[in-house]
Amino acid sequence: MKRLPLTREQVQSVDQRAIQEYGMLGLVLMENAGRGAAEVIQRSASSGCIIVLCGKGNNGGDGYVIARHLDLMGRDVRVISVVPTDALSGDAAANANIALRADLDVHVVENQAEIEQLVGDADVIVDCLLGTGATGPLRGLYADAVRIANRTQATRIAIDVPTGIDVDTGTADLHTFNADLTITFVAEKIGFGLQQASQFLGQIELVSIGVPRKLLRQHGV
Ligand SMILES: NC(=O)C1=CN([C@@H]2O[C@H](COP(=O)(O)OP(=O)(O)OC[C@H]3O[C@@H](n4cnc5c(N)ncnc54)[C@H](O)[C@@H]3O)[C@@H](O)[C@H]2O)[C@@H](O)CC1
Ligand SMILES: [K+]
Repeated sequence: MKRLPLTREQVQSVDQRAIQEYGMLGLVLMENAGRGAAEVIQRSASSGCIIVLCGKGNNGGDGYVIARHLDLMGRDVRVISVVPTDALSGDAAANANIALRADLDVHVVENQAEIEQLVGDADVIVDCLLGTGATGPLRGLYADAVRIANRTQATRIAIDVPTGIDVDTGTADLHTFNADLTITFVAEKIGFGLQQASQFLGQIELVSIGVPRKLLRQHGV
């Protein structure tokens, strides 16, 4: 079923209303998002070493869920965080802590050389650096991580939105994750059809985060 695209404000409103009005837990939404994305990754890139690049927000939180589920599927997974894990908060911090306690292969990087070394000859790179909360040009190691990922021969998979794309205007940052596949949650974002965005999205797959159909309908989805 084709769904109408959403703005940043609308997609944030779906998440907030699911939590505040329907009593769903943010952790459950993140689990649904991450597990659904891991299943698509397993189907689309069924072999080889997977790198998950994680940022500070909930898009990064999705990355830790994805890594846990891919590990359960028997995949070789390595997480690279461009921020110290104690800088995370809320649901993202909870999932980072689960990954750390579970001894998943998590590396916090401090410079570009460390990213280059850890990315190595990865077969698949999953972009969980920034999602709908991104603002302004990519800063610091976020830009380095995207640049390094784009130089590899790996299959590149963006989660929710390729890092560097503005979900409302569709404009692309100087460093934008060049995805072969974008796994997006709830509905496509309005910017996907505008400006330069389309050349960075690759194929698009929608994943449900389990919010009720009634709530989706109220947002025209
Ligand atoms: N309950 C929810 O809200 C859910 C959110 N989900 C995920 O959460 C994402 C949205 O999470 P957030 O709102 O935390 O946003 P992001 O994960 O996009 O992160 C925003 C944070 O990144 C940093 N940042 C912003 N712009 C930057 C830039 N240009 N350069 C460097 N750092 C920058 C800031 O610290 C900001 O707080 C969605 O895209 C989706 O992947 C899913 O887990 C489903 C449920
Ligand atoms: K992303």
